[in-house]
Amino acid sequence: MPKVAVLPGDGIGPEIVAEAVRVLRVVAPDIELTEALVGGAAYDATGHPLPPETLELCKASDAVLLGAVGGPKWDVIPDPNLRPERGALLPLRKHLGLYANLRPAICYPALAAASSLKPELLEGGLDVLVVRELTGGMYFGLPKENDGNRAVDTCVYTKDEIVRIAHVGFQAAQKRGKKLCSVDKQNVLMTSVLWRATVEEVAKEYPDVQLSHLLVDNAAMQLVRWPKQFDVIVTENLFGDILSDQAAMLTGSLGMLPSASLGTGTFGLYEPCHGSAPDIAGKGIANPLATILSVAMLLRYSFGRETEAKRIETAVEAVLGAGLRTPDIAQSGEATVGTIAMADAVLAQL
Ligand SMILES: NC(=O)c1ccc[n+]([C@@H]2O[C@H](COP(=O)([O-])OP(=O)(O)OC[C@H]3O[C@@H](n4cnc5c(N)ncnc54)[C@H](O)[C@@H]3O)[C@@H](O)[C@H]2O)c1
Ligand SMILES: CC(C)[C@H](C(=O)O)[C@@H](O)C(=O)O
Ligand SMILES: [Mg+2]
Repeated sequence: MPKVAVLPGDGIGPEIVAEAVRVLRVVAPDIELTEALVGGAAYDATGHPLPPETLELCKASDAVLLGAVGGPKWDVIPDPNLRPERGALLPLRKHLGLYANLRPAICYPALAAASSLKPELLEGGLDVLVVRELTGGMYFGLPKENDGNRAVDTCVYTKDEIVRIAHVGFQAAQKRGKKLCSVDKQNVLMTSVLWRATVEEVAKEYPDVQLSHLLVDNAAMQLVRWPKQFDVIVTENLFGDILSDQAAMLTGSLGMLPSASLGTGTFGLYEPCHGSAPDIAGKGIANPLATILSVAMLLRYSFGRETEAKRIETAVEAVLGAGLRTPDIAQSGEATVGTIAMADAVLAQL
């Protein structure tokens, strides 16, 4: 029986995951779901944000569905390595070998008004895929220290790490618009010099893909100026984190952006790109669509179940077309629905 580990986490995590689970149960009732603690919730219950049982459950599953971790309550844990982000999320990604993070920024036509872009920049829709390297760079490089007077983070990339994520970027581009933009900071960073040279080398294997390079500051600007110039963007861990939140606002809301974190096999971790949203947690108004769309990615990438994945995406599009809006995607004066009602509407479509 296919198995998925469900890790709701903190803040709005449990609210949105509960709705995504309802969708998953309807679309793929044969998948066995097992819930476990992660993040601040796990720290409170066990003293560690990633209890060994949770990691074991993930390793024994075919995929993981995660909500979000962290929040002000746990930002003050004295040992930074026991905070939810550093103590749970990053080790999960690293231990599970999930180096390729796919973050599709799609602006559904019905949400054009919610996008931060002028309508003329959205004509014909928007579909940009950010491929973010997820287990290297500044997040993991050592030394990493802070003695109260001087703090150090280290950015490290090996050629192998760049080669494998470059292949993911090129192969994604081959299946889409055949354009890959690699984003770096090669005018300053040595890791970026290696990044650019390596991507150029890998490009020789993909003559059908048009490769371009942008420095990250320019890329951030271009993403807002004229996002349709992009098809697939491949970039390192920290730049990908920032650019994907920025790309989210082109789609209407951070609450719309799903993600898949993949390694070499079919195992994957699926989560919305957003965090635990402490400012709206407990209010029942979080947008569940990023997590529901992450379930579609889970079915597609870990189980090869394209039909079910498409069913979910079509249902989401229909619900948006019918005018349902959580507050984050509503225009002023527009009626809004809460988290559960939005998911109810998706289920009704299904
Ligand atoms: N993958 C993760 O678990 C993850 C990702 C990002 C941030 N975080 C953590 O989450 C905490 C809060 O971080 P933050 O506030 O900087 O970022 P955030 O992504 O949680 O929230 C940013 C803004 O977007 C809004 N938002 C986010 N998701 C939404 C949704 N589904 N529906 C409606 N609005 C939504 C929030 O209300 C907030 O105003 C921090 O502890 C951070 O480390 C975790
Ligand atoms: C919470 C944080 C560690 C995480 C990251 O930076 O990767 C988040 O911002 C994300 O985008 O998944
Ligand atoms: Mg982020």
